[in-house]
Amino acid sequence: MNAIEVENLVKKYGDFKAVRGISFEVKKGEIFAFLGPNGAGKTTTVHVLTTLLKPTSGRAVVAGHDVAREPIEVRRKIGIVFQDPSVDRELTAYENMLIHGRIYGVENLKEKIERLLKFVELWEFKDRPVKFFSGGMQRRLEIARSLLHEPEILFLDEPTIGLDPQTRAHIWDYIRAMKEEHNMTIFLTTHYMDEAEQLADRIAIMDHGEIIAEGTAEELKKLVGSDIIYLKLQAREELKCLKADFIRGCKVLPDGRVRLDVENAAEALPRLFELAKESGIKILEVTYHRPTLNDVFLHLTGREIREEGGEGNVAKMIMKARMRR
Ligand SMILES: Nc1ncnc2c1ncn2[C@@H]1O[C@H](COP(=O)(O)OP(=O)(O)OP(=O)(O)O)[C@@H](O)[C@H]1O
Repeated sequence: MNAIEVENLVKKYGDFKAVRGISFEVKKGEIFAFLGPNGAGKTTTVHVLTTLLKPTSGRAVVAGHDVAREPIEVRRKIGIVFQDPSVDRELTAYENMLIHGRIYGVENLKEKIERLLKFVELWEFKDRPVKFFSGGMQRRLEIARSLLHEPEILFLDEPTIGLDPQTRAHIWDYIRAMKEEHNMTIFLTTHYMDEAEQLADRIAIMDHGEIIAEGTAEELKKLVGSDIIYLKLQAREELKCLKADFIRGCKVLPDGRVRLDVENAAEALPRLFELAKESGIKILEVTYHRPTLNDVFLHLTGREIREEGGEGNVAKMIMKARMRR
């Protein structure tokens, strides 16, 4: 059963097509990530799916309702954590939760607030004004708030942008727990490859308003081709290519190492050690490289996600935070 179905979705700003006819499906209970550099069209897509923007053409059905024709029904069934903080900084964490819960008409509100603030480990800070919270605490509060009305689908736009590695890992734990404990469908956008890889069951790579590849991290990496194993052998005379059915390619490098192309390095390594033993070859050092999602993006576009993401995005976040003060 699908939680989200998108067909030929187009979103234009004036004459500019930010989303150029994308189609995809997200299954119920799945974590689905949109991975792509700044400006790829990820936020625009999230805004259309969460009914904040109207599609120019195409169709999007979210939690069983058409976003253009039944926006109110869609809104009832989804939760959103925006890229830009949207909590009230002058109010306490508890007050922010209370107001949101009342707007949505949440039943057993106080009980739910306590459970959720405990879930994101903010219960002890519930009476502190949000302006004294760190970026990570604010993001955790936003997550707790987005869960108050028990949404079927949660949209997270760059959930860990600008946060330190420890806080990011913490937020990843909450996201995994939401999926595992509540079978929640989670749609997240990110320009961090590790985030997509660590969290998502399936990933759509987006660039210039189009989905250029889609699949599990493993499936996407297979688009690049082989894993690579580098061997340093003991004797110079052993510097020749090894032959076996699991070795797709072999090259002796100028620095004296042997480079092997294999389908799966983890499976090939034990067989390689056996082969070396049988042939009386002594291996001094082994390193291997598995394609990363960055290699996939590079393979598909000739560019790196990092070039336009990473630091730039953090800088953008800091600028926005300063402007709000
Ligand atoms: N309101 C707007 N008016 C005109 N152009 C816009 C508007 N919002 C976004 N764009 C443009 O649409 C394109 C897609 O932007 P979008 O924010 O969806 O990308 P993104 O992948 O989410 O990147 P980011 O992470 O930086 O938000 C960009 O070229 C952006 O400049």
